[in-house]
Amino acid sequence: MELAGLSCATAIAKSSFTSGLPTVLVICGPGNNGGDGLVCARHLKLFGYEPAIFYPKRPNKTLFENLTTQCQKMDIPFLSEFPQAEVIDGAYNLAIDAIFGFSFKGAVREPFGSILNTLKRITIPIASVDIPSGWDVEKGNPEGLQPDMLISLTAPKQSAVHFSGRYHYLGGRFVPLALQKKYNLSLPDYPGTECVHRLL
Ligand SMILES: NC(=O)C1=CN([C@@H]2O[C@H](COP(=O)(O)OP(=O)(O)OC[C@H]3O[C@@H](n4cnc5c(N)ncnc54)[C@H](O)[C@@H]3O)[C@@H](O)[C@H]2O)[C@@H](O)CC1
Ligand SMILES: [K+]
Repeated sequence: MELAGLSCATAIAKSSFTSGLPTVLVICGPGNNGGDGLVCARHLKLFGYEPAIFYPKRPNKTLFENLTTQCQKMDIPFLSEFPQAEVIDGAYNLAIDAIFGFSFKGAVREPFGSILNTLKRITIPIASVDIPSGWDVEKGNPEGLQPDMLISLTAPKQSAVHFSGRYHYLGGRFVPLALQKKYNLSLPDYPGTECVHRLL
């Protein structure tokens, strides 16, 4: 998760969305996708950005509690309410969607339905971690969020063929060769010591 979140922060820093514009809003969901978002926020802060986090459903697990504490100790603010679309547009330069990843299924439950509806109305760019939240892992979701950036983790999921944004990065340079062979993964070479590979 640490490497996944670092990959997301690195890819975002390489995009043009944050050049000279340091404020980002990170929205974290209740599972590991949200954990990636917490790690990403921490690395963005270390890179010199000004992240703020909205984390409405926090699992009662040590890993997530520790990731939250790390962010708090780095003075990353946690918002108590999700702002209106206009407020997000005025206050931030990029929204990071770390709400749901590959375990999302069924009809979206609150508070995430309202959050996704607000995210559909904002005009600042959106970067989605692993899968645009609310998408079916294979089929996508034509009515759902259409982010400007996607950071696929480990390997792009089948739904990534429906991604129509500007940047697509692969992150998570941590897959052992044995695992690549077992699942017949054809992963591109990461350049040098980079933790991300730009696909689009
Ligand atoms: N190999 C791996 O397993 C890796 C996983 N990683 C991250 O982990 C993610 C998958 O994490 P998880 O399996 O924890 O799942 P997710 O983070 O995708 O979401 C699961 C959470 O969402 C909730 N949820 C599911 N459907 C919902 C709905 N319709 N309405 C409201 N809530 C809903 C579940 O109750 C659960 O709390 C990946 O997408 C990726 O971001 C990465 O950290 C890299 C490696
Ligand atoms: K996501």
